[in-house]
Amino acid sequence: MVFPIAHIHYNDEIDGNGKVIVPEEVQDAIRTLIRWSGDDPSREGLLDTPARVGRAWREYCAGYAEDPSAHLSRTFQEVGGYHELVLLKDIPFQSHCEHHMAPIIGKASIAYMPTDRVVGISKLARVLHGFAQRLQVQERLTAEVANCIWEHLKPEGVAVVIEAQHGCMTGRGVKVHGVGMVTSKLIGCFLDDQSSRKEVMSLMGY
Ligand SMILES: Nc1nc2c(ncn2[C@@H]2O[C@H](COP(=O)(O)OP(=O)(O)OP(=O)(O)O)[C@@H](O)[C@H]2O)c(=O)[nH]1
Ligand SMILES: [Zn+2]
Repeated sequence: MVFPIAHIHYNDEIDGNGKVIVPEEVQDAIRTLIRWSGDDPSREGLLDTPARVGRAWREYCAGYAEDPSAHLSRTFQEVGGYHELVLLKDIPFQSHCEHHMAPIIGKASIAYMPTDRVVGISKLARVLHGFAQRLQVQERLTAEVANCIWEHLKPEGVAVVIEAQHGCMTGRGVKVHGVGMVTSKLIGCFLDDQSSRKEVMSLMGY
């Protein structure tokens, strides 16, 4: 099921201003985190922060409220005799790592080799965002996007390459900047056929 406003979960209550009501226990947890970080959650500037953070996490994790495969249910048969690969290149996305809940910021290239049906091109980005807006590791995100397209579009092949930077490696821990992690998942003709693989990788810029 896909909800009209992506960051509003099915069961969320909405206040008079159209904002998601953040449950007290969630706000309490954020107050505890503020205290643990060394600040005072009762000071003026932080009073509304627990509710804001709660709503922000509803948005960051909006993917849990949707089934990304639903974006692939509407397909088109008539494509003017075009039977070559379709590539959506360098789609920006944001996710959060499941280890530190730190931002993962990157771009994804998604390609498929249609059989007789194609999908509206924006839907590939919607599938990506549906899986990205969850707590993730980059490897699983890459595989989930590719497998979803493979299972629901039934193309001859799917290729997904993701390049991203991990906030848990820049803002903390090892603190290395400008390092990109690259992951790829190739299925069908892009895995089996060397010339298809070469073509898609070169169109993606790899
Ligand atoms: N493979 C993979 N690792 C990730 C991803 N996001 C974060 N990590 C890594 O997950 C690991 C968690 O390692 P731990 O040793 O449990 O955590 P930590 O002590 O905070 O590790 P450091 O980041 O090295 O300080 C770290 O090496 C992160 O860099 C991801 O998408 N894929
Ligand atoms: Zn992390």
